[in-house]
Amino acid sequence: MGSTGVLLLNLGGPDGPEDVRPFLYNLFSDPEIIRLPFPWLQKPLAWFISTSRARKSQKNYEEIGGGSPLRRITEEQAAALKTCLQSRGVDAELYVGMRYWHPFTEEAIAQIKADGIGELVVLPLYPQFSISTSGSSFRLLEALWEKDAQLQAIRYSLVPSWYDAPRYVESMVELIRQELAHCPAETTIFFSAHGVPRSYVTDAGDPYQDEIEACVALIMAALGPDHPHVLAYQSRVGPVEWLQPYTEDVIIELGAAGAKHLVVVPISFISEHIETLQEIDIEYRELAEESGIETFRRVPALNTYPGFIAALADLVTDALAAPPCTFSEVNTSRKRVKLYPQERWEWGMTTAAERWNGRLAMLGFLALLLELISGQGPLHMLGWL
Ligand SMILES: C=CC1=C(C)c2cc3[nH]c(cc4nc(cc5[nH]c(cc1n2)c(C)c5CCC(=O)O)C(CCC(=O)O)=C4C)c(C)c3C=C
Ligand SMILES: [Fe+2]
Repeated sequence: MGSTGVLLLNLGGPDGPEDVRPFLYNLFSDPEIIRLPFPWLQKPLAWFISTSRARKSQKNYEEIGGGSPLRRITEEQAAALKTCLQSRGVDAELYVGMRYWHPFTEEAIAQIKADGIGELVVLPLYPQFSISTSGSSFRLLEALWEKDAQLQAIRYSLVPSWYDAPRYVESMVELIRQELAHCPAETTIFFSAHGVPRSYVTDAGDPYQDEIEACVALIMAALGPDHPHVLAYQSRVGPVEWLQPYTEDVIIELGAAGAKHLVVVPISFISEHIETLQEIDIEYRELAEESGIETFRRVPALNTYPGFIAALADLVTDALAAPPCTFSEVNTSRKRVKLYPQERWEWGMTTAAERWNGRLAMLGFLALLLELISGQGPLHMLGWL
């Protein structure tokens, strides 16, 4: 057997303003992010949305220095985890594989092959599983594995989710307590999770909402029952319904009900990035002030918090000691989860139906183009633009 590797998976983010549009294009090209019945439409729609959203996104990134800190923080986490594993007698190479920007997962896999890794732990940096995050990265890896004999020879193990890992929960509790120490006794703990479209949970069986709720319950059980707390979902994109309640609505409602002090806990992120630094710290803070909230504090993301790095090290050592968790096992244990929605539509289709798919896609694409040029149309009305 060759040496041991740990592959950390994350979403990735633009390094500078010029990366924003291509980053968004990669993100919206992913069928696990926008689920369309017609695969033909995916790339034209990704082009259209990334082009029309780029300016607004660039402006948001400008407010946090022009780019995402996600790569730097993830690389710092990798270095800290390597040291922590070494201190436990585990000598492992660390790799970072981003889904939509550099260093891409494909680049990490090429390095893993070049280094002759024989045993690999695949650890997504998302505590809770979602089709749109860990699921999407697993899907990409599975496709790489299917066509590569060298990868198939690696003894790999996936860590699907770890929202209940004891040292992760403990670390969250410690950071929340540190923040509460600066607040009045009647402060509300406001858990803000990244949202997903509601249909992911109701139709596609995404366990994300259950895992978020279980995670919040574990943290609150450790913190004690005395603190009022709420859970809401942020970062909605597009016209469809997402998981409710929405963070912005709950801030307004709490303000109207007379709440004065909030501590926001970003619950689905373990690193600082645009949705903590810009959306919570700038947009939601402004909204809170307008809603009459006097104290608005945020619990920092875990980043390289030592207890959190120890939690990641526990996950790696546990995965190395246990029987491997493979792609097929993740799919079996989550068999209600529809990771490949588009293949459902392709499967068993006749040639005529395929031809109609193509024609409709072309029509849709032309309509999008027309709307982009004219500045008018249904997407403007729905608020996509
Ligand atoms: C449009 C659908 C999206 C879904 C579904 C989604 C799920 C999801 N995302 C994260 C974590 C991150 N998202 C990030 C950026 C980002 N995400 C979307 C859209 C969806 N996310 C967009 C359009 C963007 C770009 C930023 C913007 O324009 O608003 C990032 C990277 C942030 C950075 O610093 O660059 C992370 C991380 C989770 C956890 C999640 C579902 C559980
Ligand atoms: Fe996102």
